[in-house]
Amino acid sequence: MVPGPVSNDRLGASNGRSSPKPRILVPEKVSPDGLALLASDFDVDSRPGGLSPQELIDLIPSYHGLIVRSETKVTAAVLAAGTSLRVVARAGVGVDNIDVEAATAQGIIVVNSPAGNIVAAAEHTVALLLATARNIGRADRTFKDGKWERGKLVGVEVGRKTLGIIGLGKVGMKVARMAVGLGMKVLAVDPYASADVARQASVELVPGLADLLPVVDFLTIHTPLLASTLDLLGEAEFQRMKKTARVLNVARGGVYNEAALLKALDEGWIAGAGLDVFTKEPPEEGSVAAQLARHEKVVSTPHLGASTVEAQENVSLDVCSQVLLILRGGLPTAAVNAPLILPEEYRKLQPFVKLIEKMGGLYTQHYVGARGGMVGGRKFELVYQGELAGINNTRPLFAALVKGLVSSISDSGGRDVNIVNAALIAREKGIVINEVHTRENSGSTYASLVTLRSYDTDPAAAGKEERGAEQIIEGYVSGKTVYISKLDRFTASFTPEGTLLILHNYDEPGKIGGVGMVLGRRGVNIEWMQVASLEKGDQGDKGLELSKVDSAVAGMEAHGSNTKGRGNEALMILGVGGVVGKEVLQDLTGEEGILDVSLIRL
Ligand SMILES: NC(=O)c1ccc[n+]([C@@H]2O[C@H](COP(=O)([O-])OP(=O)(O)OC[C@H]3O[C@@H](n4cnc5c(N)ncnc54)[C@H](O)[C@@H]3O)[C@@H](O)[C@H]2O)c1
Ligand SMILES: O=C(O)[C@H](O)COP(=O)(O)O
Repeated sequence: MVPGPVSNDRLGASNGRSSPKPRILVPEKVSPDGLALLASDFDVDSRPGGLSPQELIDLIPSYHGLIVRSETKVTAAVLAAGTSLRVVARAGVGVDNIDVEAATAQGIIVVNSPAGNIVAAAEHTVALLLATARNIGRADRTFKDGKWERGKLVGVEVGRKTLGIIGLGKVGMKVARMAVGLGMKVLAVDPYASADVARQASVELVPGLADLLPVVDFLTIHTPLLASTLDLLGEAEFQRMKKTARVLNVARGGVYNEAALLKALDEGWIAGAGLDVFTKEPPEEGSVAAQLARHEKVVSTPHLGASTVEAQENVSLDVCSQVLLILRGGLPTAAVNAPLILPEEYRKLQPFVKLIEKMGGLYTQHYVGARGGMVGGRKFELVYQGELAGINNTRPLFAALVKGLVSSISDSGGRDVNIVNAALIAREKGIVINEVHTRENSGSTYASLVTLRSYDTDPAAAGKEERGAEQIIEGYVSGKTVYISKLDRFTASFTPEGTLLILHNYDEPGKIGGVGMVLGRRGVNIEWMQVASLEKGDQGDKGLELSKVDSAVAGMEAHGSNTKGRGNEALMILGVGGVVGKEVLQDLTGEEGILDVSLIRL
C-alpha cells in the first residue's frame, strides 16, 4: 500500500519525455500555503478554473499526485487512466467525489484533512441559523432593490429556542457549543455519540428522529451523505415538525430529500431553510435544487462552508504535507484507505478480519439503524474461541470491529480505520471493546468461532459493570468464506455480503409468500433466502435453509411454511438485488406478523 519514492526516471518513461520533477495536478482552487511546500520537489500544475471529465482523463497519465476539493469527480475512469498516480489528496473532509474503492484496488492512497475546516463549517451553520431567523437574505435583496420593507421582515430570536442536531461529530459538536453560547437548548441524534461527551457540552442526546422533529425550532444536519443518510428527511419527517421550524444544511445535499423540502416550504409545513449544499452543484437550471436555492423562504449559499481563508490554509497545509510524505515514500497521517493488516499477517488473519468487519457492519445496521438504538456508550465483547484463541496479535481483529461498526455511519465508509488509530476512534465514539480468548469451543463444530456480544451498562448501577440487554452475533470462517452462525437468539448460516433484508417475524404460514409479493411488486429480486429459527432450548428447531430461490414464491412457501402458531418467532434473511428504498421497508413492516425489518448493506 505504501508506495516507494517516485523517481524521475519513472516519470520520464510515462511521459515519453524526460522531466526534471514528478508532477502534481491541482484542478481546483487550493490555497498556495500548502502548495508552496511542494514547489521545490515537484512540478505543481495548478488549474484553478477546473477541468472537464475528459480533460482530466487525458491529462492524468503523466501525474503522480492529484489534489482536489469537492468539484473534481475522481472516478474509476480517471484513476484507471492515472497509470503513474500514487496519491489523491482531498483538500477538505468529504471524499464522496472520489472512488476510494477503485483507488484502493489500484494501490493509490487517498488522503484528506479531517479537521482543517470544522470551525469554518460550524461558523457557516451559525451564520445560516441567524440569517434564516432574521430574514437577512430577503432583507438584503429587497433593500438593494430600493424597497424598505420592515413590516414584512420581522424575524424570530434564537435565544431560548431549541436546536436539533442530527450527527454530533466534529462539526455537529462545534455547532452545539456555539448554539449553547447563543442561549439555545440543544438536542441531538447520533447513534455513535457518547452521551457523556454530549452532556459535558450541555447537549441532550435523544434516541431518534421521532423524539427530535416535533420539538425543535431549528434543525441542522451534520452527517456524511451515505446510503443510510440519503433522504433521511422526507415528506413524513417534515410534516412532523413545527410550522415555525427552520432547517439548515451545511453537510451534503441529499440528506434532506430536496423535492420533499420544496413541498414542505411551499405547503407551509416548515417556515424556512438555510442551504449551503445541493444534490448537484451547481444546481441545474430548472431542477428542484435550483428552485430551492431561489426560494423566497430559503437563504442559500454556493457550498461556502469551508471557504474561509483560515480553513483553506489549514486543509491545504494538511494535505500537501501528506502528499510530500507519500511521494517521498513515507506514511500519511490521514489516509482514507489505509490497510488493516500488515503483509506478513495477511494469510493467517485476513479471513477473520473480513468476518469481524462484516459482523461490526451487521451489528450497526441491524441493531442500531433499524431499531433506533445507540452504539456510543455500549460495551462490546469480542470472544475468540478455538484455534483463533491462540493468536497473540489481535490488533487487526480489534481494528476490523471498529471499522465494521463505524462503516455505515462515516464519510469514509470506515476505510480510514487502521491498526494504529482504531483504539483512538473507538474511544472518541465511546465504544468499549473487551477481547476474550478461550480455547473452549462450547460444542461448536468450527475450528475457530468468533462471538460479538454487546450490552448496555446499566446506568442505574454506575460503575458496577452490570449488564443490560445483550445482543449477540456469532460467526466462523470456512475456507475463504465467512458465515454468520447466530444472530440474536436465532441460529443461522449465511454469508454476510451484498444487500440483505432481515425480517423478524412470527413463524407462521403465509409469511414468505407475503414478503415475496411485496418485493416482486417493488422490483426487488430475491437472490437467496434463509429462515433462521430460535436456538434449540429457546423455542423451535434449527433454521431451514433455502438457497438460491429466485422469485419462486410458491415454491418457497411450500418449503418454508411450518404450522407453528403465533408466539414462535423467526428471522427471514434475504439476499436481494435492485433498489431497496424506504417504501419497500414500509411495505414490509406493514405486513401481518412482521415485527421489524432491517436493511443491511455489507
Ligand atoms: N459545507 C461544507 O463546506 C462542509 C465543510 C465541512 C464538512 N462538511 C460535511 O459535513 C459533514 C460532517 O462532517 P464532520 O467532520 O463533522 O464528520 P464526522 O464524521 O466527524 O461526524 C459525522 C457524524 O454523523 C453521525 N452519523 C452518521 N450517520 C448518522 C445517522 N444516520 N443519524 C445520526 N447521526 C449520524 C456519525 O456518528 C458522526 O458522529 C460531512 O459530510 C462533511 O463532508 C461540509
Ligand atoms: O467536505 C468538505 O470538506 C467540504 O464540503 C468543503 O468542500 P470544498 O473544499 O469544495 O469547499
